[in-house]
Amino acid sequence: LNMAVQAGRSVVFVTGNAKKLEEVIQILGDKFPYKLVSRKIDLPEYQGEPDEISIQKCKEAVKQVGGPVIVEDTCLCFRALEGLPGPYIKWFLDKLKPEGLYKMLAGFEDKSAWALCTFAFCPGKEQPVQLFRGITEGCIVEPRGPRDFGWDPCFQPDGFDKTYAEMPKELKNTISHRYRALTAMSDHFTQANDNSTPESKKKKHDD
Ligand SMILES: O=P(O)(O)OP(=O)(O)OP(=O)(O)OC[C@H]1O[C@@H](n2cnc3c(O)ncnc32)[C@H](O)[C@@H]1O
Ligand SMILES: [Mg+2]
Repeated sequence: LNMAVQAGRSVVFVTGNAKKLEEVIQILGDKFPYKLVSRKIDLPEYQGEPDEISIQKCKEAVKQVGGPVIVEDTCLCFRALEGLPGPYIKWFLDKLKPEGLYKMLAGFEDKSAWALCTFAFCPGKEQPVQLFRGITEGCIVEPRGPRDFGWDPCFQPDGFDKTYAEMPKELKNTISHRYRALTAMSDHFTQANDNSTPESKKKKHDD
């Protein structure tokens, strides 16, 4: 797999979501060892468990792009609802807006939730898909803050008194589900291509 993405080569990040792309670029900066090229394609919204959805999405992207690709899928999971809406959050948000997401939990004491981000990488057709996940725990609150990105106004990460929407971007981008998943992916590719690998470099960077 390390050979699949050689230094100087580019990987296509396929997404139809401009806000997602913006964050990925802000978070990665020059940390990622490969040139990231974006391609706006609206991939199908698959059903199932998050891992399976990400794998299917990535395989479809490979088919359309014909080379190394990265895709990302984001879930917002309510604990009181056993993890739903999860991968279906896009449709729930679309119809209910952040207010409605908050109201969905009116009958439950437990307002806790987690945001799950899964990046999927595949070097080419018939090649295995590799997943990198990031989770941020929090709770669903009455919407506060700007409305420019999805469910940000109703998600308040644990340890903060601000919703994702109320936070400066730079703060969200150091604690978010997306940041964590990207760190895992970036660490993987950085280490995989470091030939001088002393053991110390291989230690896990869990936070
Ligand atoms: O083309 P893709 O990459 O699939 O983009 P998408 O907008 O369809 O995104 P998803 O399928 O992953 O669905 C996730 C939904 O959650 C929203 N979303 C994703 N990341 C978010 C974040 O960090 N904060 C708020 N909303 C987010 C996003 O706008 C979608 O409505
Ligand atoms: Mg999508």
